[in-house]
Amino acid sequence: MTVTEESFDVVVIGGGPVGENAADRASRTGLSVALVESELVGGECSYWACMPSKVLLRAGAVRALARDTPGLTDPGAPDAAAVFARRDEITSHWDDSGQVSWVEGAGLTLVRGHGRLAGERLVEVTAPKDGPAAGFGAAAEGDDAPVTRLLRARHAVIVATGSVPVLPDVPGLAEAAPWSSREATSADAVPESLVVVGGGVVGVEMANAYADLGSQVTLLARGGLLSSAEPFAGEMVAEALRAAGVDVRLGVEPSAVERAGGTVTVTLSDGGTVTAAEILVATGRVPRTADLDVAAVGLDESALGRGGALVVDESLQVTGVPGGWLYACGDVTGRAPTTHQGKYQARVVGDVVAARYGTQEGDRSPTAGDPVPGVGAEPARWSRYAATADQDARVQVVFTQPQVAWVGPTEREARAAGLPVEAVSYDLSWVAGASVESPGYAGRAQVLVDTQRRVLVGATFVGPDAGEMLHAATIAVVGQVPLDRLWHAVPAYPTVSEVWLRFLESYGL
Ligand SMILES: Cc1cc2nc3c(=O)[nH]c(=O)nc-3n(C[C@H](O)[C@H](O)[C@H](O)COP(=O)(O)OP(=O)(O)OC[C@H]3O[C@@H](n4cnc5c(N)ncnc54)[C@H](O)[C@@H]3O)c2cc1C
Ligand SMILES: NC(=O)c1ccc[n+]([C@@H]2O[C@H](COP(=O)([O-])OP(=O)(O)OC[C@H]3O[C@@H](n4cnc5c(N)ncnc54)[C@H](O)[C@@H]3O)[C@@H](O)[C@H]2O)c1
Repeated sequence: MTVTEESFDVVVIGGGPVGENAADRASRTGLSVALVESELVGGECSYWACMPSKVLLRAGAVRALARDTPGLTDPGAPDAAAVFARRDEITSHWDDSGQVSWVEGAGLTLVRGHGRLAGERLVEVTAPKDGPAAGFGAAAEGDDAPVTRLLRARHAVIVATGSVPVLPDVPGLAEAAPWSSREATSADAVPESLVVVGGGVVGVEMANAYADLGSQVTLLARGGLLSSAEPFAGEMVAEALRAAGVDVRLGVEPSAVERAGGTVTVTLSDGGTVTAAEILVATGRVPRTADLDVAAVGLDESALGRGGALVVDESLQVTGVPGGWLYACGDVTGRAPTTHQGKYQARVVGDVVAARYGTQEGDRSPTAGDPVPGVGAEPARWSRYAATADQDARVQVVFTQPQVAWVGPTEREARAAGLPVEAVSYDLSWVAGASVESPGYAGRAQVLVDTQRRVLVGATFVGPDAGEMLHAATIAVVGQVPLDRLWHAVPAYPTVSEVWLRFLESYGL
């Protein structure tokens, strides 16, 4: 085994969307940054998650739009081969050279291989002797001698290793070799029938996509659908999936699974059975820390958060590590596991590191003068060095038909946090713009008003393209815009955004 040692100002472990952004921001004030990636630069999101899943949903969404528009005829079921071909383009055929060019263009040093924490400010990277991580599996099996590169960070190490899917402990499930989201997003054929386990975001999106593509889908949820959203959102998605032919079964979970020949049989907790050609397990993800050797920096299991998350403060500094040199962002923190929130964290942590240790001017924004918090000190809320929106204004869009989009807490979460909220709900089909879009338009929206401060703290939109309506609400929540000022934000006629006026009128303005 060959061992080499190099020094950088900053080492980032994990080259997904979050690690790339953290590395880029950290380098802005002249710091040298190494970015360690064991698989594909761009991470889960680019190749097996956000991007391919959205492409698999797109043709069905456009078909639904055509069917709902008088004057157009149903274009028919999507051509699955063409949809998969577009998916292959958007994933660059699982080739990361485009993203590698971006990394190099940004002045970062890409280090291929698996990174582990090896001590204070020290990262050990194991990689095949030649070539990229794609050959790493072969090397681990002994085809090639691994090379160990020791990367010494002069200032900081940022962990952005993402998350891995969870396989529930159900008899026969592992032996049945189920699909995870990776297989679901990279498949080349549509199974005749598919049973989806899990009523969360992956479950509903993939049930929708495969039903659109012609599979007979059964969706099993142990509670309702989309339990992290407002209850009416999950109910509307369940209704729409059923209308699209999906067999949605709520309040059940698998108790045994068996694959025999070309058929998977799932025995359910209510005693029933479901058979299908394929099974997709979408029962959540946990932070990827199991193969990071956190014990080497003094973090035992009790120091980790839910599912093994790296626990961070609001500046994304890992708590419990003396010296304040270890940071984390993205799914590995378990705070808000979406790409956009992870990239927001990346901007915060990158700016913290750049400001603490950099030497050059790299920031001309109006908030550049915010005081940099001392190591271990909590930053001021809403300063550029605090990921405040993770707590107060987290956003998510689920790309089903209808889409579900929300910012901030649900009503239940807000009340549990002691906020004095009143929910104002409105049927989107009553807005003039909705009737222009389609006579059968179905949608609902709700805002949460903090009745003491008279500002919005949350909002949920369910309907066609609801995701595109979300950002106005996010700005109102983050900006804590008083209702009396919001009254002057005039929505154009006839857009669906007129619901903003209806919210305020319904509240009594
Ligand atoms: C099916 C699906 C659809 C999704 N759709 C959306 C969506 O539409 N919108 C959205 O916002 N979010 C979506 N998400 C969530 C989103 O994919 C994640 O939140 C996002 O990828 C997190 O980014 P990350 O950089 O933290 O982790 P990842 O994208 O997982 O990247 C981590 C990277 O680190 C590398 N790595 C891990 N350990 C090591 C190590 N020890 N050494 C070196 N490299 C390592 C991995 O190879 C990987 O490249 C979806 C998720 C799934 C599963
Ligand atoms: N559009 C998006 O933003 C998007 C799309 C897909 C995924 N994601 C992210 O990816 C992550 C993973 O998504 P996910 O859907 O796998 O997780 P999730 O946490 O959203 O949902 C998991 C579901 O599985 C159920 N479940 C858990 N254990 C179970 C068991 N043993 N038996 C039966 N059901 C069980 C849960 O009740 C829940 O409904 C999420 O954090 C999500 O935010 C985001």
